[in-house]
Amino acid sequence: MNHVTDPHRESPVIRTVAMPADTNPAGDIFGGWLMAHMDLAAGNVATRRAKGRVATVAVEGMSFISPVLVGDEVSFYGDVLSVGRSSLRIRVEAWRRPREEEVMNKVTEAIFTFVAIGADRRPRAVDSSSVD
Ligand SMILES: CC(=O)SCCNC(=O)CCNC(=O)[C@H](O)C(C)(C)COP(=O)(O)OP(=O)(O)OC[C@H]1O[C@@H](n2cnc3c(N)ncnc32)[C@H](O)[C@@H]1OP(=O)(O)O
Repeated sequence: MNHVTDPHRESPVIRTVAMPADTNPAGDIFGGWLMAHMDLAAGNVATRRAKGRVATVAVEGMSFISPVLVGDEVSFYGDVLSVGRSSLRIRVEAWRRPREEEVMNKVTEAIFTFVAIGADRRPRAVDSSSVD
């Protein structure tokens, strides 16, 4: 379902407004802007779960479903899908809401994999007993 008034009951990890500086030459919001925000949102969820530093190691299934327009409110939601020894898979969805409307549309989704790393930048184990 890509058109709803309230896609998630939980709060978004990031909510922002798409600005003219974020556009591509055609005037729509640049895909890289969305990807950067998705990485930020997923990284925030992963860092919280891993209780420390994480590095993005892979992105799966990035799809752009519909365009984001200047002035849209864009909300980024993130959930922990799975936790390995040192890796975490985070599902991220971005939803847009035209600033004068109530209906939201899903615009992108992807799964980000992070690795928990220590001060030496090498993988460290994530505490598997923590509740997500
Ligand atoms: C280049 C950039 O700036 S990209 C943006 C920022 N990201 C980075 O800088 C990360 C760059 N990458 C790295 O530094 C290294 O790949 C590290 C430290 C993250 C991982 O080092 P590796 O030697 O690959 O670690 P290792 O082989 O032990 O794997 C660690 C975990 O990552 C997982 N992993 C590694 N590569 C991938 C991958 N491409 N996709 C999914 N999972 C992966 C492994 O399955 C393992 O999971 P587990 O511990 O839960 O079983």
